Amino acid sequence: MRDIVETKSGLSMRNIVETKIGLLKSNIVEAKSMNKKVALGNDHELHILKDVNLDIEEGEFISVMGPSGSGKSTLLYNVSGMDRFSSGSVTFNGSEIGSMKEEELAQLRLKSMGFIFQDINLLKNLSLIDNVMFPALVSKEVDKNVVYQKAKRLMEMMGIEKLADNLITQGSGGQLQRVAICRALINDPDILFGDEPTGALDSKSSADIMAILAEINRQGTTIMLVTHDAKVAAKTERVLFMVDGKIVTQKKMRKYDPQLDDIKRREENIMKWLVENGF
Ligand SMILES: Nc1ncnc2c1ncn2[C@@H]1O[C@H](COP(=O)(O)OP(=O)(O)OP(=O)(O)O)[C@@H](O)[C@H]1O
Repeated sequence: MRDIVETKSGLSMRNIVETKIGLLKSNIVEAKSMNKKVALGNDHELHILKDVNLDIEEGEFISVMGPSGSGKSTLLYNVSGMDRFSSGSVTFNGSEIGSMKEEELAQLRLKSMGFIFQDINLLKNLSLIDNVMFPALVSKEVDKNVVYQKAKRLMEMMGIEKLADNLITQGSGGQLQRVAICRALINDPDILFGDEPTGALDSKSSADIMAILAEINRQGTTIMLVTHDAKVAAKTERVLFMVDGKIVTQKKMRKYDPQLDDIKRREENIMKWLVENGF
């Protein structure tokens, strides 16, 4: 059902009422007819995303799967304002990001979004805790000591507090990805975007990182991940399947609960579904 009354923030009265009474949550991201084309020279262009529609509900944990080159990363970069889509609309918490100037978009990404990547991208001249603090210190109004205490708390939560003063050369891949998660959470984002965040990790570290992400999601942060790994997707609650620039189908599951759910079974179900969809 479409919303009827729009408020200044872009949230409808219907959405607000439903959020308050806990029946329905509002959408944090709404992409409508989004296209991404890139010029290849010689008057050729590549049409990467084709009329994509996607709503991401507040608190959801979504994964994106599909063959290599199907547009998964491009989708993530375009709904998160890391890249500019060519046509269509993407709103973030009700605000259209397509019409935002670079500076406004940069502030939105900094304050409301967290990012984690396969290439962990920590700054090599800073200690690990300084890396975690960095996105908060970009804003000059913050109290450095408050940020330091918060970074320490986050590192404690991830079990890496002892590494706070280390450099990146003194941490394993799994430990450094935990640092990157702390960095992504330092500004209390509404949503965490991950492009293959476990792609370079061994299976034990990957499972640990996914347990951390599932817990962060249970505590309320919306998460969207691109992954090739059904084990990773098994910990999410909605899997989008992309082919040739389109979301062709999706699988909804209940939110993963380590006490109740058999992760092996969820993974097998996803594998079966992928095979049914020709993957
Ligand atoms: N800026 C660009 N210029 C030219 N081609 C691009 C650009 N960005 C993406 N592509 C192409 O668009 C297609 C989709 O890329 P994308 O990285 O989104 O796919 P993917 O599904 O994430 O792939 P993978 O699983 O291999 O990471 C690929 O063919 C890629 O080479």
